This record gives sequence, C-alpha cells and structure tokens, in this order.
Amino acid sequence: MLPGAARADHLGDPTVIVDDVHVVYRVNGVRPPRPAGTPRLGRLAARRAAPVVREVHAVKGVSFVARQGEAIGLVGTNGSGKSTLLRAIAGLLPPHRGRVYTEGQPSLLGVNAALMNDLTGDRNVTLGCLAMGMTPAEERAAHDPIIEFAGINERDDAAARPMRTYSSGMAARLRFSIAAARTHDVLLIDEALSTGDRRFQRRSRDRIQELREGAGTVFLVSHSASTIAETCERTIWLDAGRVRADGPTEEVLPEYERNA
Ligand SMILES: Nc1ncnc2c1ncn2[C@@H]1O[C@H](COP(=O)(O)OP(=O)(O)OP(=O)(O)O)[C@@H](O)[C@H]1O
Repeated sequence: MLPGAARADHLGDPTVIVDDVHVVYRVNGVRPPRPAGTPRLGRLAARRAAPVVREVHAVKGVSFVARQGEAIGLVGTNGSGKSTLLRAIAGLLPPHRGRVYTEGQPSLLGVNAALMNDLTGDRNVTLGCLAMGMTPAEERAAHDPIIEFAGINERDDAAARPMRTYSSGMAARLRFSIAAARTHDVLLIDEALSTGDRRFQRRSRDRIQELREGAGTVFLVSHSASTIAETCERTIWLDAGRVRADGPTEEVLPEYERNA
C-alpha cells in the first residue's frame, strides 16, 4: 500500500497519487572534468566529439498518497529533489518513470512565479486573478482584499509602484496573496512563505488552514522547521531524491533535524 493511502478520519478522498516517480534532468554539453595535463592535440580531438549529455537523477522512485484536507511539508537538504517533485506534481516536468495522478489542476506557487516586474502591484493582481480564471467582476471584488492581505500598502502606496521596486519579501507576499485568493484543489508552495515577516506568516498559515478546510491539499517546501511545524501535520523527508521518512510532522521533523 502506498504511504498515506490509509484514510485518517478527518481526511477526504485522494487528491494526489505519486506512484514510483523518477525524474531525470538531461543536461546538454557538460563534459566531465578533464584530467590536468591532457595533451593539446587530444583536447582538440575531444572538442570535435559528439556533444555529451549528462543525466541528473533528481527524484528516485517516490510514492505517496495525499488527501483532501492535508497540509504536507516537504523537507530535505539542498538538492534533495523537493522543488523537482513539486514541479512533477504540478505537471511541469514529465516523470521519466512512474505516474502522478491528480484530482483537479494543481497550482504551483513558487518564489519565482511569474509576475511582471515592470507592472505595478495593482496590475499584477488584476492579471494574476484573470490568469487564475476569475471573471472581471470576481477580480474587482477580490482586488483590495488581496492588497490588504499582502500588507504591501502598510507604509506607502506600494501597490501603485512597479514590482521591481519591491523587496523580495513584499513580492513573495503579493504572490502568495494572489494565489491564495482562489480555492485550489491542490496548492503547491515552494519556499514562498519563509520570506514574509511573522505577522504575514501567521496570516498565511490561517489562510492555508482555510484552504484545507475547503477540502484542498497543500504541499509546502520550506527550510524553516517552524513554518513546517506550524503549518503541516504530515511531513515527507526527501534525501538524495528518495523518501527517507513520511509521517506525522512531530515525528519526522525532529528526526530530520537530528540527521540533516
Ligand atoms: N534544470 C535542471 N537541470 C539539471 N539539473 C537540475 C535542474 N534543476 C535541479 N537539478 C538538480 O536536481 C537535483 C534536485 O534539485 P531540486 O532543486 O529539486 O532540489 P531541492 O531539494 O529543491 O533543493 P533546494 O533546497 O536547494 O531548493 C539537484 O541535484 C539539482 O542540481
């Protein structure tokens, strides 16, 4: 049975099934380092050889089931495959092997999610809402609450300024606020919460709780143990592309912190 497949009482139907997923990146034209002192003629001959394709096996046979109402933290050291796994769940990277089944369309909210730097915060809210499928009337109703939730106008009229003038924390808060204005079947959040201040983190935690209660599933990648502990009841620990542990956050997180 896949981890998570047993139903806890307060959880709903499966929203994401990840079944033995492998993700392999292919990197063109990267040669292994040549030993020092290679003769010049040899170097010239090697340059004419066929381009080298190297493979990075980033996710190695990951399996689990996520259910409605779950918030799942993904932890692991740098390069352990967390972002790659989120992108595979979002359908942005095809698995090399295995399958991802999702209920509804997962939405990936990353630190680098595409907002337009030369446009104002206000324009980005409008475009973001319309891109998420809101009608113009829904966007008008959602607009001011989004700006208020992001808290970007607390000191000045920042929403009227281009986003390139925002701090990274302000931009991350606005991205989260836009994405969280809609209900999601599956919301994938990559490090976006860690950049906000304490007050914003509390607001976003509450909003994630509401999204879960609306029968959504939330995945959260973070290097902040407190963010994971406060937001997620279940945690998956990835280690070199494999699941090292999957279970209640209060068991997995201390284990990860002791070993990472
Ligand atoms: N576009 C890419 N092309 C080639 N290799 C990649 C690419 N993106 C990631 N990788 C490699 O895949 C592996 C997993 O990377 P990934 O970004 O998923 O890890 P992560 O756990 O999210 O790391 P971090 O905590 O640093 O964000 C790493 O070895 C990384 O170098």
